[in-house]
Amino acid sequence: MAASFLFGWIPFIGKYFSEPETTSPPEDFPNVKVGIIGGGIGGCSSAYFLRELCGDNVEIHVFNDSQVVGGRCAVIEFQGNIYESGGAVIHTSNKHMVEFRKKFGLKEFNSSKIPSSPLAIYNGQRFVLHLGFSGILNNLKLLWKYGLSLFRMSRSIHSELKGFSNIYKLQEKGKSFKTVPDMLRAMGGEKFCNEITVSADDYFKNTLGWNAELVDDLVCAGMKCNYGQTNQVDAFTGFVSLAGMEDGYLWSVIGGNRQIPEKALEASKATYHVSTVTKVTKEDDNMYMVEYSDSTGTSLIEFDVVIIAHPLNLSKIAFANFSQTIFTDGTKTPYHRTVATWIKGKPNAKLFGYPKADQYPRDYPLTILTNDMTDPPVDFNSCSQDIPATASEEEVKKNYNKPLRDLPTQVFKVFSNNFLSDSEISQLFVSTEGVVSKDWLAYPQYAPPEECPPFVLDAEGGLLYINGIEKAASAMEMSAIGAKNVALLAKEYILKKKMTQ
Ligand SMILES: CC(C)=CCC/C(C)=C/CC/C(C)=C/CSC[C@H](N)C(=O)O
Repeated sequence: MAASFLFGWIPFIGKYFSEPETTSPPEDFPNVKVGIIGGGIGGCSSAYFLRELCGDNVEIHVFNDSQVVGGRCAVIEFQGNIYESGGAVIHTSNKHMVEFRKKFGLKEFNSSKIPSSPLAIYNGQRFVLHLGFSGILNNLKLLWKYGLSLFRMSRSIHSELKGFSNIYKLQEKGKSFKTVPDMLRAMGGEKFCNEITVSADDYFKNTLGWNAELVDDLVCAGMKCNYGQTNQVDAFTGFVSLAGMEDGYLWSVIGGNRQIPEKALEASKATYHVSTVTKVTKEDDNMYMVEYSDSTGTSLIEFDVVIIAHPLNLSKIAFANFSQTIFTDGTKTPYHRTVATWIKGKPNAKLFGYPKADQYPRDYPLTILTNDMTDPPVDFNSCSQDIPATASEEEVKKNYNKPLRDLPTQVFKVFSNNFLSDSEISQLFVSTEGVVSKDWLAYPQYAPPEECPPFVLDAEGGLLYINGIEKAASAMEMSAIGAKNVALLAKEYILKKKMTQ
């Protein structure tokens, strides 16, 4: 009896742990319930991966405080069009996002098919870099200004992306990680781990020896546009922000990136609750009781595993009866406020040193980025022509990729760290036909050395957390990687738990 109890598990263990991971789930997977708190890209993709890894015996519930799925993958309606209002771009190296798009039959907007259009970096007084329509001239200008450091930067980003791609092989083999540093170490060794402990400014200039001007202008401008912050973010986030410059191109989903979380949720066949989770209680039998409230009142559901897919320091979930304090993040890692403002109007060229406010030379920048400005007349991170999320490459080439002076009044997206006042808007634009804003707590406020909350929050292992990964770097793909990791952890935990029952 004892022998069969002890050794009877061997085929079972072998079946689940020694074979390489496949996408087809085991038919005899235990009947369990998993609750996912959060309906953004992390929550929806974890529901998708759970279904893929564990099969139909798992009952999945997703709790989201909005009817609208997608969280920070969102669009805004403005002047009869929709525009990406949250996570706007994805890199071709982002395997999960690329596979989602393909599996769900969504169309890609390939930004590399669009010829370059004028771009400038403004330092609060003048343009420190101004590129035009000609790709060849732009490259010569960049080379003249920043020298061979451009190649050094390109090599570093390439090697970083190569290391990063290791995560996909590991996840395919079923490898999971309990902490973010363990995951980073498996991707790129101690080097990746160290990158979350130092600022991008220090790392790029002093460790990698990049030209200081390149880091202060180009790298900083990209960072302000992508993360609303300067080069004081951690070096790993610095690399993620620069990924678009190497090995492929940036893309988005025609019709809006939010279709990815929507379709992932649909494919997961999860039950969707428009509700707010207020409490997670640990029960004596290692189950988790989730208390949530919606328009009908307060309800309870008991789960085998709970996945938190929402930044803990932005939620008010109470954790009761756990044997240890749950990492709730408190105010230690605040999220960075980013305000996106769409303005249909005519930019004020005078603000940028041109003689006439509404007369634009042929190479007037359709994208104005800023670096670490001192005493700027208007405090903004970027101001760029925005294109409806529904547009195809052909439409963009035909209707948008032209000198500003030859275009009808355009829609611009301005990123800033606070709401723009009327006076700031009228400094940036000589005339406006409409304004709308979206206020986000968009990504962590980075202040390395970063301490990333763990993927496993409790001692038993059934309370899992995705968003800790954002402290290393925040991007849609980072959430999808975190989501696959917690789905793998959940699968292991469920199988281990059922084995010991
Ligand atoms: C380590 C490196 C070089 C890259 C990792 C791959 C990766 C996660 C690339 C993402 C690149 C990207 C689309 C950056 C845009 S910034 C993120 C943005 N703020 C967002 O909201 O998604």
